[in-house]
Amino acid sequence: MSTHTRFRHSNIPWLSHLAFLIIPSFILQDSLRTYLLLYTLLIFLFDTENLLLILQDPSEPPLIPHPYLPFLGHVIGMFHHGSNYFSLINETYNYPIYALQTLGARTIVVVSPQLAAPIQRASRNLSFYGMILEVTKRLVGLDEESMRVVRWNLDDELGTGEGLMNEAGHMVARELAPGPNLTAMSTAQLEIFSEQLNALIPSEGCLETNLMGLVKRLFTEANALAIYGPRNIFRIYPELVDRFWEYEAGMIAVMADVLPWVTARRPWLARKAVNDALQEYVEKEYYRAAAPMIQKRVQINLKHGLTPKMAGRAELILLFGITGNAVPSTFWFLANVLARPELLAQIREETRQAVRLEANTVTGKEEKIINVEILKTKCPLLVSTYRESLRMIANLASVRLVTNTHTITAPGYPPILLKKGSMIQIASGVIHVLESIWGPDAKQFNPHRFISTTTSSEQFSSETQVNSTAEHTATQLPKNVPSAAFRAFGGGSVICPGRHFAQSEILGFVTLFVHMFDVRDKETGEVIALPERDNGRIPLSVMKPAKEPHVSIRRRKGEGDVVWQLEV
Ligand code: HEM
Repeated sequence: MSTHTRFRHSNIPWLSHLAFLIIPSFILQDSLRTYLLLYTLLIFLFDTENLLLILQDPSEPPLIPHPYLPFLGHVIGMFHHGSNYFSLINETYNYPIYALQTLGARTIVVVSPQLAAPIQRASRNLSFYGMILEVTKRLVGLDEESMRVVRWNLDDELGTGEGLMNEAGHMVARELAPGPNLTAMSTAQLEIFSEQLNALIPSEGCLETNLMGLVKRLFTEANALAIYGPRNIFRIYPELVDRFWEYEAGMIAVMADVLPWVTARRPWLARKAVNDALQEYVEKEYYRAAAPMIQKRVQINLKHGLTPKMAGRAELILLFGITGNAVPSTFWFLANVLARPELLAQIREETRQAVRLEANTVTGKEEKIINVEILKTKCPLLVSTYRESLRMIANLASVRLVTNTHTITAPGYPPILLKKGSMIQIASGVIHVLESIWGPDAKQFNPHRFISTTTSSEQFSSETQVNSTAEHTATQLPKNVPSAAFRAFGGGSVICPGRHFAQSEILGFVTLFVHMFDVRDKETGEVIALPERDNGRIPLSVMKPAKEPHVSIRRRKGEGDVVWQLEV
């Protein structure tokens, strides 16, 4: 369609604008004329986004003008509706890719997995770090000097692989890839979970608690001990566990950076307390007793010129990476199982094959040992429920910055032009419930969705080594679902390097929990109700519950004296 035709067919009321422009010239009274001209200008301003739509290159993603508030309308919409905003837009327009105009920039929203695939692929023109660096800086409070170090050769534009981000990123990916260091971290983590849960409730006792709060505490303490070592900040200052999560709950307000010490005082003080302890952790070299990944990370940061204070703060990012998504993911996985008695019974039954009975040679007591490798390879319902839980709650918008104008191509689509300076968001929350991809029950929780007799290996091939001889196997993706459609761990050039660790710890924890305990709603004594998702909040990447269930937890009958262990 030519620009002229688009002008004529646009939603802009050209005739009335023209009339309003001409009428003032017939009016003699100066003040009324000025008033009418201003009025016309103002009215016209409301059509600027429609005008931008007309002036677009036809191969650009179509701009969706805000119906009544240009430049600000979509920003307000995102804040007001949180992660639900893209779903609301999608319900009206159902475009595979579109653009929203915001104050200083244009946001391109991708809701087609076929288009997400070429966008998330590594490219010199599409930068991940260019987009998140400012967020990272505000998240942990890095100073300008450190940011200069961080920005140097950020996207390996020199092609030398040098620079802090390249070196640290590759090292973390290597340490978290399957191998002896990952096994050591997972072994430590699972041993700590066993100790924590064995000590949680005496055989005849009952623990009344907030389920999310419990998962937060157990994971934060266990992750910190397994990865950051015996001198981690939460061991030395146990009160920091609550402060860490207090910051997490209020970090958006701190990152808005409008006098945060006044407007977001509690989370701002909480971050200060955590950062001070992390600074001490680096200054006193407590990291030397941590897992090799942390030792190397701190040393790389110091080597590139970060001060101990800033190297401490940099660890706050990784703490979020390690616990920020794993905690809510574990909570939802647990809640999905506990709220469905039939599924709970099936999972207990299926995972019994991973439990081995042994008498402890020292105490003579009976021990039950759960092998996590067996959970991963021989318990398809467990693995499928885990992945389905992630599908339902992972809402990350994978971001990229267009650093040079770039054209993408994908089967079934004409070439799409992405203009320099645009920000891209791949809307996982929308993609995860597309009926065209996942089938008519896309919005429902189906714990069997990831069970198949065949396997697809595209995206997470090394995450689970499925047993191909079993009748049913857990599959990475249901049949005909493209790999870029399951986005819980991101994808392409930025895929979560911690996904192997996360799978072991979460499958192990949930299996141990359901074998050891019976969980009831604290008020009613009945099966817990599955909470609603809090769609109004913008999450790190995983949705939070609108209300955190309060539960009473008891040892299962006949299991009171048994000591449980988890092994890799
Ligand atoms: C179920 C739990 C988890 C989920 C859903 C998850 C999800 C993600 C996602 C979506 C990203 C990509 C971010 C983006 O594209 O913006 C990411 C990055 C990352 N994750 Fe995870 N993650 C989980 C657990 C973990 C764990 C346990 C660790 C560490 C042990 C970890 C370490 C990291 C790191 C270091 C990055 C940054 C990668 C980079 O900058 O290239 N994650 N995670």
